[in-house]
Amino acid sequence: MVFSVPLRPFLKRNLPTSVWNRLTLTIYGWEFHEKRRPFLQYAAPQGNDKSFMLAGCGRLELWTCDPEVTSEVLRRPRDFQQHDLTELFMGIFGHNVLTGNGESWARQRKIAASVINERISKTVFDESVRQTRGMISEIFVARTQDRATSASSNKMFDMLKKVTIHVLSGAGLGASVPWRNEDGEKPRPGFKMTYIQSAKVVMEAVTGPIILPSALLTHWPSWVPGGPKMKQLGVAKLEFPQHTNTLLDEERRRSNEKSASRSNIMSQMIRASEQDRSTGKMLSDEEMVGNLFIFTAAGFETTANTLSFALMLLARYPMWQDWLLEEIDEIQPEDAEQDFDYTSAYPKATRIMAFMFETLRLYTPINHLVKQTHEPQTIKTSRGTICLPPRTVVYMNTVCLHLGPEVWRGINHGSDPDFVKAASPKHTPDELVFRPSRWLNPAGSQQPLFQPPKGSFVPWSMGPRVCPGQKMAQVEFTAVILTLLHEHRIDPIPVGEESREQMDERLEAKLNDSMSVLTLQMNGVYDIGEKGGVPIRLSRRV
Ligand code: HEM
Repeated sequence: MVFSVPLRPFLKRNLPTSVWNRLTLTIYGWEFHEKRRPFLQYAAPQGNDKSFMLAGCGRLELWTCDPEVTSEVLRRPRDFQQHDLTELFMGIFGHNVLTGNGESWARQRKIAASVINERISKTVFDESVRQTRGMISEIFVARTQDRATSASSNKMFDMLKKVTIHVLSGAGLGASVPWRNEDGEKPRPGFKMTYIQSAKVVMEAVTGPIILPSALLTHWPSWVPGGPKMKQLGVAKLEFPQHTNTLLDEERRRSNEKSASRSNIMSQMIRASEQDRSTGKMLSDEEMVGNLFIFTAAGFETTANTLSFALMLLARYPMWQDWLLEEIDEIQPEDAEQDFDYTSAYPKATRIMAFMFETLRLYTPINHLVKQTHEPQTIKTSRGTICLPPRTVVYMNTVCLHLGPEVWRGINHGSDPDFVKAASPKHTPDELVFRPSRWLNPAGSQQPLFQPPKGSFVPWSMGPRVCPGQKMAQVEFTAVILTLLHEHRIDPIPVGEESREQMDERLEAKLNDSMSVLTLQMNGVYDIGEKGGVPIRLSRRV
């Protein structure tokens, strides 16, 4: 599973197409590359272009992009449980709501779901504005030559990751970090890394070497390629839970002292868990650390990569940026010197929400939702009944669910801005086109935003196990985009004599050159050196 992913380009180049077309289905993350091709090629001739079974050397797999099957499976978490691998990778620091099933999950979910409330949303919004302002000032300070009007950086994608981890730290653990201070901040006595440093290293390794024992990682030979990184991971794996425990002790002390009530995920979790003490359903210490880890792990790459795709899309589609700017100029805070305010700005940001949904539709971070059966199960749909034996793995392909022409083609054209007709590629089916206005219902509708049929838009999953961080991600996305575009435009920088058309082709290729690791991410935009990557210009709007 791990080694086949980097081998993908080599295998694709060297295998006969007919062999590759089938083999690719066994390589992790095929969904984004193949889109609907396997369903049309293998499933449609058998009378159902939405589901097929894959029988290999391992367990039987049902692959589906049928909204009816998806909503039925996700409605029944007791029949379709978390995959064993979820526990292996995500339970590394303790049992938690993502890895749990049955009663254990229900008990943890009750607490986890209650912690992301309106008070947290306000904290998330304010923290996101603060961190994005820090990011903008770093870009402008770094480039002095034309600092009054514009500045550019090829590190904006890394900076968005930094925004996300800082927001998770501030709003999640109450450990607010100033934007610039991180590099100068010293680890606490007895630690080699700060909380943020250890969190970042752990989160970036969460799908791979994190499962190796810390002792092995810290003694990894330095001369082996990647050795220093493995050693660093070993330290981070040891220190991350220790940091979390220290922060937890501090938060508990503060809540015992009954000082000013704080609104972060950790404080709310302690409070919610304490309320369940009398019923014996409170979280154990191990579960508390496990859940704090999972809130960071589940919220980090998903949100950061969504913001990165959004940034690239803003650079690629200047006219959609203008469309967003029209709304942002209307949301302006009353006093131009003031920051945006959550209560008044967030509900008005309908176009930003449409932009986020369209980004998630085409570049959904989690390319499949996976569940497994323990008992025989049947799924009844209007297409017929699917019978599954025990130990079948069900993969719900979110990439294809988000491209179903019967749901997505041609909706809400009435809300399109004028440029859409002129700019739309003639031969591309509408469901493949980036068109945020498809989400805007006609003026006067009961719901301003399009409500897709059940099971057809599931970036956050759905049903009882729907992502509890959905609102938090929406609030953060809105705050970051509002702050970025309030006073600035975003533009790509041409390479050499590149025309706008050539530049668009380059950006389009970058968007398509994405790979599903834990979540979908663009290759070659993070951790690049001083040159390379995709430099982006921020220009002050006049
Ligand atoms: C754009 C951002 C996000 C996306 C696309 C996303 C997506 C998802 C998806 C698809 C699941 C279901 C996984 C499964 O069933 O295996 C999930 C679960 C979860 N997410 Fe998110 N997520 C996002 C942000 C967040 C944030 C910000 C947090 C918290 C700070 C968070 C916390 C969780 C937790 C705790 C679960 C487990 C819920 C359970 O199993 O009951 N997520 N997320």
